Amino acid sequence: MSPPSPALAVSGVRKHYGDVRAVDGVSFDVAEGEFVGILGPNGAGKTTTLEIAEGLQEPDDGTVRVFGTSPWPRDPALLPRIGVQLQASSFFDRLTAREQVTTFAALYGVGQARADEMLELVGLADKADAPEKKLSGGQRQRLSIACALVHDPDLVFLDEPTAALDPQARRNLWDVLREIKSRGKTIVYTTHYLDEAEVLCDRVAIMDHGRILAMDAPARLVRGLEAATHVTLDTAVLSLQTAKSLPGADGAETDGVTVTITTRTPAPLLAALAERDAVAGLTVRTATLEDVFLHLTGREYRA
Ligand SMILES: Nc1ncnc2c1ncn2[C@@H]1O[C@H](COP(=O)(O)OP(=O)(O)OP(=O)(O)O)[C@@H](O)[C@H]1O
Repeated sequence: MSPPSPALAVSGVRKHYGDVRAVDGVSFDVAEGEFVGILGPNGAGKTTTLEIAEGLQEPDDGTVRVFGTSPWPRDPALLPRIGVQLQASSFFDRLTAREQVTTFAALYGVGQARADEMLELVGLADKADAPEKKLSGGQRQRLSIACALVHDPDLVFLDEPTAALDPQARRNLWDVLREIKSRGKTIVYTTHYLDEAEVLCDRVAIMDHGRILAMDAPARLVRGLEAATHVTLDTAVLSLQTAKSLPGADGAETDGVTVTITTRTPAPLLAALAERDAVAGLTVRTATLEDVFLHLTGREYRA
């Protein structure tokens, strides 16, 4: 049996702006139901890639297929199947939150009940009658997601939906994104936040200078580094001397308050610590996507 065709297939896409190679030969597939993040620093080419996939821009080279169809030139048959939230959302003037979503719903021939359901989904039911201008940044982001979802698209594109939000608003949006995924939608989103993508995405594409440097499940990318794990304990629980002698310990150092043990084989080390009843207050730090970025580019990650 042949594998199901992907929701999105991007192949050899390039886009130049004058001398700037914004997208420089990008290829990836997104399966139906997958949540994929495109990550990278400012100017990496994330938005341009997304806009080409959405059919908002024509690539200089390469092909895109959304559910098997080219999104460029605009295909009216495809539009109901995709939802797009742009980085800079624009709303209709002077409308309340509910009126904004209702207007988008009407454009797609969708009823009021669905518009209200979307406000509920993004946690804005209690702000339904507030003018859009009076919403906070996070609430406005959620409103634009409600508008992008109102016609029940199968594939949702979100460009930095969590940018410029405070930590609590970001967490609230994570719940919204998880809910969208649990409804079986395919999500492709861009973000600067590697930690966020690590917890939300099935797979991430790490972009830099217009190219995808790696694409895989976050855990697999991190595991591929074979980076050391750092186990930290209070010096009152364990001395530096003892720490160095434990099975699995590759090395240890202390700052006077804590002892940090470096290990590439955490299992025997953790077992030895448990045997000594030395696990109280223990913290374990493994590699993250930031370490993957450093490994791929030779640079520290700066969003
Ligand atoms: N319309 C445009 N005209 C000229 N250059 C552009 C245009 N849009 C983007 N660029 C340039 O193309 C490169 C990629 O930009 P793009 O917006 O795709 O990156 P990004 O990863 O989305 O960045 P950010 O995270 O800051 O949004 C950058 O160097 C940018 O300055």
